[in-house]
Amino acid sequence: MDSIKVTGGAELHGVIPISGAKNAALPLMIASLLTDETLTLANVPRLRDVALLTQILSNHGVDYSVNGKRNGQDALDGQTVHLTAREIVDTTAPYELVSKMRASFWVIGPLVARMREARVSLPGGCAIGTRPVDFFIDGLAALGADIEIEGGYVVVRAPNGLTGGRVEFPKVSVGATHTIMMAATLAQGETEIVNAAREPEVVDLAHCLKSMGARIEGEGTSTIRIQGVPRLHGAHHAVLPDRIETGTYAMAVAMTGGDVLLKGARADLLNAALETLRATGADITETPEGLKIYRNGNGIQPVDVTTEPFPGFPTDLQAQFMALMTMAGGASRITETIFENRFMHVQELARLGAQIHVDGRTATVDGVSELKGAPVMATDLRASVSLVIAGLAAKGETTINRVYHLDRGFERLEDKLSRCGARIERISG
Ligand SMILES: CC(=O)N[C@H]1[C@@H](OP(=O)(O)OP(=O)(O)OC[C@H]2O[C@@H](n3ccc(=O)[nH]c3=O)[C@H](O)[C@@H]2O)O[C@H](CO)[C@@H](O)[C@@H]1O
Ligand SMILES: C=C(OP(=O)(O)O)C(=O)O
Repeated sequence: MDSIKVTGGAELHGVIPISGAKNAALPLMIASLLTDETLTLANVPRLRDVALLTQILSNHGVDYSVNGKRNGQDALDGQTVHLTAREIVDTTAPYELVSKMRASFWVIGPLVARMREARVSLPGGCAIGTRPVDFFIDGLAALGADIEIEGGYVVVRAPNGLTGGRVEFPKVSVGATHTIMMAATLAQGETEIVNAAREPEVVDLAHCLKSMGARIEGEGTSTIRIQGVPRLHGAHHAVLPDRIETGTYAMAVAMTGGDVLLKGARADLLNAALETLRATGADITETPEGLKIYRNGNGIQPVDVTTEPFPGFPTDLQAQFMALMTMAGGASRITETIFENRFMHVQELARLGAQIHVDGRTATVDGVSELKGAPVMATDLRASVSLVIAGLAAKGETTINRVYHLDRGFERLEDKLSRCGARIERISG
């Protein structure tokens, strides 16, 4: 199992290219199941989750090919992939594959919409809470599907096709919004999704579906309306930049000090996080090439944060922000409202000398003047990278074990950081 060794203390200076968003690429790839024509996606990141989803889609009969590397392309440039689901050969998504990644459950929407049946294993994914699938089940039932749970599988049938309906989510869910929106594109009649997720990745998916011929209105607001169409066609779509990767590297620079251009990053995708970072003392400027992050020698100011659905502060940046706050000049309170078990990084940050006290869904972080390197364990994707951020500022050596979590969602992290002066290396084994 690979680990990552970080020797702390170096400032970050240079350019970090921002990859396509994992959380947009995954539903976009799944959308290929909705048509028998080719969906071409540009700016797809090279990630373990993308590779795993490719395997799952192949199992359903999707042909997958990647453009070769062209002259002048950098190893960090996104890849262009072509997905063709000419014929769906299998409507089962098996436990062995779906249990490794939550987003793979979302195939249930397109499969039932196009094939009128699907059998999908209950999902896995990052262990950050119970993560039930009741909104998906209720949503598909509102579109006329019959649903049963059999042997750990959700079995959904709509022998006469799905019909449009009203779906109101009790709580904002990104995955359920993606799934019902995709399913509704091929349903008969109109679907209204109320309390829909407003995340940029939902908007990106809606844009792609529209270029495939879907009729969707209201994406980016809490009410999305979809008029079903009999069929969708192929399209070309570029995945939007990863706002979580952007925020992560911005926090790394705020932690170490330095001056970095996050190339291709878009401020409008993470305004709340950028405002919070500014309040900690980081300078952030928008340029035509991306976002510039700068922190001078002044200390890190403590700032309180509460995670919220978009446009609020994202839960996927909570762990990274906590790492930054461990070295703030005072106490900050971080409240997690999306997932009930997303503080597993706390005990690992404590190994580096962080002072954090958790009470229910709020962590109080008392900033310290120095962290000290230690061996630590990555417990989930964003927790892993919070340990890298802390390690970059800690005195001495930090070894992060179980980095396969990190490889799910960060493309060539050690290359991107070492190009900017970080002393970081992967140890294979
Ligand atoms: C691949 C991907 O895009 N993952 C993101 C997606 O996950 P994901 O789509 O799984 O997260 P959701 O937005 O669905 O989860 C939000 C909340 O709703 C609850 N819930 C969800 C569905 C359901 O049927 N019942 C239910 O109770 C969840 O347990 C959680 O408490 O959005 C999360 C919230 O921004 C992010 O942290 C994840 O990185
Ligand atoms: C929690 C995440 O991913 P997933 O929903 O796939 O577990 C994440 O991207 O931070």
